[in-house]
Formats: sequence, C-alpha cells, structure tokens
Amino acid sequence: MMSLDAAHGPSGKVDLRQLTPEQTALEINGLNLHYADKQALFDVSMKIPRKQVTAFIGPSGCGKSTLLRCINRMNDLVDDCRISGEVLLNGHNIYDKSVDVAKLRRNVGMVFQRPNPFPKSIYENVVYGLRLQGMNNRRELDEACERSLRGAAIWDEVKDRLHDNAFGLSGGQQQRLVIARAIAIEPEVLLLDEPTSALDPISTLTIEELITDLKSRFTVVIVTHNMQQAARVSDQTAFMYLGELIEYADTNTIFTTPKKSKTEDYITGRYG
Ligand SMILES: Nc1ncnc2c1ncn2[C@@H]1O[C@H](COP(=O)(O)OP(=O)(O)OP(=O)(O)O)[C@@H](O)[C@H]1O
Repeated sequence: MMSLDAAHGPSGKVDLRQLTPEQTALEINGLNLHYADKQALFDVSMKIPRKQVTAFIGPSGCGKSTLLRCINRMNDLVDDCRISGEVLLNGHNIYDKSVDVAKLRRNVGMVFQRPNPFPKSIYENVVYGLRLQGMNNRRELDEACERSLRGAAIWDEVKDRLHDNAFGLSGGQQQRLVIARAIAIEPEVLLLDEPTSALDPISTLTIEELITDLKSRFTVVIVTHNMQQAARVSDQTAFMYLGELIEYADTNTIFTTPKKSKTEDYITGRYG
C-alpha cells in the first residue's frame, strides 16, 4: 500500500500537475477581473494545494492582491468590479449565487499588510469572532483564546496581560495577535496580504516561522513583495505580471530553474 508520504512525494510535497481533489483546497478557473474598464486579471487558472503555503509574487500592480482578494470575495466590496470565471473551494464555486459571503469569509480568513487589532483587550480581540458566533461560555472562550494565541506564537508574551489594550503591543506582536484572531474561528484557508511589509526584520522572521507552523493546520496563501520571503516560506510560487499568471511551480523550481524568461528576469532583479 502506498504510504501517505509517497502519495505526497518524497518530501511531503505535492505534484502541482497531478493534484487529486483531496489535495486541492482551491481551484481557480479562467478568472478575469475588471475594475471599471481596466482589466486587472487575465484568464488566471491554478490549483492551490491544501495545507501548504502558496506565494503570489510579481512587480507592483501586477494583480497579486487582486487575485488574493478574489479568494474570499473581498473585491465584492469594490464598486464597478466585475469578475468572470470560477474560484472553487473544495470543489464549490464561491461565486455561486447561493453562497453566503459572511460564512465564506469565516472559512477563508484574511490578514492585511498593517496590523489592524480592534480597540479592545488582547483577550477580546482573539475571542471576537467566537462571540459573534454565539460562544459565551467563559471556560470555552478562555481555552480558545489560549489555543489561538499559542497557535500564533504569541501566548508567552501576552499571557500575563490578556486584559490590556491590544494597542499596547508592538507592531509585530499586533500582527501575530491579528493572526490569532483569524485562526480562533478555525478557518480552512488563511490569506496573508504582505503580512510583514510593515514590520522590522526580527518580527518578520518570527512571522515567517509562524507561517511555516500554520500550514500543518491551514491552507496558507501569501502575497509578498519580498522574493527571499517567498523562497523561505512557500511550497509553491506563482509569478504574476501585468495581470497574468506567467508561471506557477514549486518554489524551488521558480527560484532556480524557471521556464519563462519573464520569471527569470524578475527573480534575478532585472525589473521589479
Ligand atoms: N480598488 C481598485 N480600484 C481600481 N483599480 C484597482 C483597485 N485595486 C487595484 N487596482 C488596480 O489593479 C491593478 C492590480 O493591483 P493590485 O493591488 O492587485 O496589484 P499588486 O500586484 O498587489 O500590487 P502591489 O504589490 O503594489 O500591492 C493595478 O493596476 C491597480 O491600480
């Protein structure tokens, strides 16, 4: 019988060209997006494997964040935004009329460039989504709070000041708190939009280590400007240019033997 490891390849990696439905968290098919009359995404198709880290890279304005925001329908909030094509989560199109968008966003959490804690205590930030879902048992909330803060690698730093205001934390701590808030409601997918670009190098490193831990529980998709970061944290990398997905492969291939000259030009710093 084939072992689980063998099914995932020798290093636990998956073969992007032969993903099974079980290995596929997200499938994007023929996605086009216009902001008014400007087209920002052109016929993007890709499969994103479950419980791995997938990075979107490319020069400023190439559509990385736009593509990321399609995965939890954040672009619905933009006037004059038109989308065609499909984004399947576990085989179901998230753009179907029947989809409850609030429920979708609970299942596909998002963390932004700048940490955005609420003006509340550390504890109340973490349990915010659980309270919205109706959880009000103190013991359950306490447990979920600790579990989420541990999961976001910040428990030891805050366990003695859970009831202090979240704004008293450093930027890097705030970003980990926001990640704790996102994972408290147990989403399947975590979207990270340049999560370290406002942070110092030490906090960046801490978050990168955290991202590597998170993939044991979540499918992580990260937009980053920082190629070294993509190389360090991701299992596969998608290179975008002018709204097109130019090349998508395992991260090692993209950074060592890319097949397209545009990818090579970008990773060797010829434009950027
Ligand atoms: N809300 C919006 N309304 C109109 N145009 C937009 C909007 N958001 C993005 N765009 C345009 O869509 C294109 C893609 O932008 P997007 O932010 O997705 O790129 P990006 O690769 O994430 O860039 P950056 O790395 O600079 O954040 C750009 O031309 C941008 O100006």
